[in-house]
Amino acid sequence: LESVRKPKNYPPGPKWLPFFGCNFTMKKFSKEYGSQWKALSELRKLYSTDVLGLKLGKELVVVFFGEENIRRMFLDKEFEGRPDTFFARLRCLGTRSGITFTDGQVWKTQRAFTVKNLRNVGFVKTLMEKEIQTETCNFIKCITEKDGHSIHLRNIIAKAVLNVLWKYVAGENIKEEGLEHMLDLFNSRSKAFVMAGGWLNLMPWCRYLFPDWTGYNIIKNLNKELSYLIEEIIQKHKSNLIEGKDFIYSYLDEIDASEDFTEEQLKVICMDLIIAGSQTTSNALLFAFLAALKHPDMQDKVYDEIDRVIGDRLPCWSDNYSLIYTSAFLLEVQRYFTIAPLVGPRRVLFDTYVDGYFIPKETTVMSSIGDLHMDPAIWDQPNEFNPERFIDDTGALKNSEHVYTFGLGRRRCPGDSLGKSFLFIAFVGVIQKFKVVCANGVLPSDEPIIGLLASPKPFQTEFILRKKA
Ligand code: HEM
Repeated sequence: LESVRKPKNYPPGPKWLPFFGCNFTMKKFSKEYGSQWKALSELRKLYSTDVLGLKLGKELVVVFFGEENIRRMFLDKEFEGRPDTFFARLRCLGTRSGITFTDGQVWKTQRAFTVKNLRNVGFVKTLMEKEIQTETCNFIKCITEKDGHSIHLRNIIAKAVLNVLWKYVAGENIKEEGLEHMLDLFNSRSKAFVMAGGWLNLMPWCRYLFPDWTGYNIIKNLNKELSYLIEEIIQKHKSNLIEGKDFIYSYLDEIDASEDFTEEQLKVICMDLIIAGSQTTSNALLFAFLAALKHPDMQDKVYDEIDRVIGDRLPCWSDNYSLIYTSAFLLEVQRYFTIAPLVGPRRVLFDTYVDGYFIPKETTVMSSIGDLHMDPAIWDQPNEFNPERFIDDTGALKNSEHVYTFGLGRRRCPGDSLGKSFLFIAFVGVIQKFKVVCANGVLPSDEPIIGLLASPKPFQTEFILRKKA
């Protein structure tokens, strides 16, 4: 009986069943509405609340909606933790280490060191811009070689992003062999999982009976392949076989200097950066090309601006200050196709209240950025794709503070500068040279596939050279 009794003044939500909590309701709604995020949105409407209270298995889970509540999750100290679940440990090679799934002193120390040292090796400086420009040129070469034939962009973009990330972390380009397979694993992982960890968190033992259905095999395989690549590159660093400075060298130096730094931590941080940075960034760029395809008039406007302001030279990040329409277009891409519609999970560090509802210590909290980006209280006609909403009467950018692509506060995305510059430089670089049109005249759908992240349904594109040499 105790397991179905809600704490006093707990946020409204579906009834709880013994042992399962609301898992069956979530399953039913997710099936009906196509994703966990959409299911939560519907439940929010059903219970007319901006704070939705659930129990998934044994775990208390609360979902925040609305800008005020979501800002509280980002900014208030009590929401700074991360849950310690079976799912999280599985992702971190059986440990509680790294940045994404830790909290407290470990998280603070590892995050601060990582951010500082990535910066020291050129991350967020002009060097990073150079890497992105190089990958953009490779991408353009790849398109040119196709000579007008249609292209599946997904793997080309994903490879370019992984190359930049791997360069910072490991000092070299990622190995070609096995890359396609790794990208497939990333995709299956995103489709198979939901933020709260699904059945694996509820009944970890069911991985023995249903290793495929629970998604256990996907995570295990991805971990195996990624950690093999990472172990191999760490060994190469230890034998001084990699030239130049990079993150792994800085970390290995620190292992000698302080006991808070271990090789196991290093491995998980590398995984954190690759897993959190690759699909997010490549999906954002894919959505940008999808939007350009679907709105040829806007694409022409972007091209005219690029042609007028920077002409034929290679774009750089600071061009975003002068390419106002292009920046507004890319902001609208981030609003309309929210890459991470559900942000979190966070662990509540002490009892607290939100909107007058009681949220006990150890509750898991998530925030629905996807709904916030479609909130009619903030956005006029949110279901329309319209870059102009980000431009004021004087021609300057406005409203970008209501776009929460990278979160906010102390757990804000540490890769935001790479994500933003990659999206901007690669998109501008390609549109500067090619008109993006849909292959076979079939316009792809802009309804995303939603798993852990949102990604576009597979689509093919043709690139037509704008100016002949
Ligand atoms: C368009 C691309 C990206 C998007 C949309 C994105 C989104 C986010 C968001 C919303 C968070 C905050 C999670 C929270 O508040 O609980 C986050 C955290 C994180 N991101 Fe990104 N990200 C992107 C690119 C990257 C890149 C390129 C990297 C790596 C270089 C990266 C590494 C991380 C890490 C390690 C965290 C965890 C931070 C922590 O828990 O302290 N992300 N990301």
